[in-house]
Amino acid sequence: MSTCIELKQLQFKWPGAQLPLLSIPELTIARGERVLLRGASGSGKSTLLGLIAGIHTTGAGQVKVLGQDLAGLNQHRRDQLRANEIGYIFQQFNLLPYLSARANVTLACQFAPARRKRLSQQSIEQEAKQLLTRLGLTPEQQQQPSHQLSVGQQQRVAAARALLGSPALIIADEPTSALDQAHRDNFIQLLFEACDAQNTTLLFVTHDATLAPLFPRAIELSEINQGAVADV
Ligand SMILES: Nc1ncnc2c1ncn2[C@@H]1O[C@H](COP(=O)(O)OP(=O)(O)OP(=O)(O)O)[C@@H](O)[C@H]1O
Repeated sequence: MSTCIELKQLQFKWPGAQLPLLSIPELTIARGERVLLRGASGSGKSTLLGLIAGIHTTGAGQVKVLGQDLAGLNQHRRDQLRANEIGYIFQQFNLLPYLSARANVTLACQFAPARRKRLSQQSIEQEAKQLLTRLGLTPEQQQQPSHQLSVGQQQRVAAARALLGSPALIIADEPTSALDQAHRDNFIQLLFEACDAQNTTLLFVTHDATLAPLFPRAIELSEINQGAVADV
């Protein structure tokens, strides 16, 4: 089975900090896996995601994504890899409020030529429509400015934006923190189905331990990280 993420002897320290926040001897995630990464607030989950997404760079050690060692790529190449191969679902969704739901989704492929190319013969607009429909948004909701949608609907728009153009990896940073349990479980099921349809790897980060049973693999950050203990 090929590898999606491979960390080896990773060390990361924020400027000015005394100790490394992250010190991870090893972590491997295969392509197509659905992994929950759990950790307390402040334990370094978002920082780790930023390292995997090539937003931050490591002090030492290796971060390989889809076989590419990020340390060997300049910032432009890392940005390209992220745009083409990683769909990111943010905690606050980061939608543009006055754009329609569908326009928010299609924007994802604007700066990602490989994602655009992977779309079938249909237009980007058609693909966005299908994805949003699969995620449960009506055609009317798809045309509404995103700020007029409920939190649960906005979250589905953010998921569709991450999924459009079949990136190899979806990184989801606490995307369910604003939802009740029924909506949360339903959203995770929809996300699984969408990832399965595209053979996309899912790395889902949360502080909520009750989500672990929903995932085939759950990792506790404190068990793989020998860095500084969270200040909570
Ligand atoms: N840009 C930054 N500069 C300096 N320190 C930072 C920066 N971003 C985060 N940190 C510090 O790194 C530590 C971990 O933060 P991080 O956001 O990675 O944790 P987290 O596990 O994602 O937390 P939460 O669950 O609350 O979102 C915190 O102590 C935080 O203050």
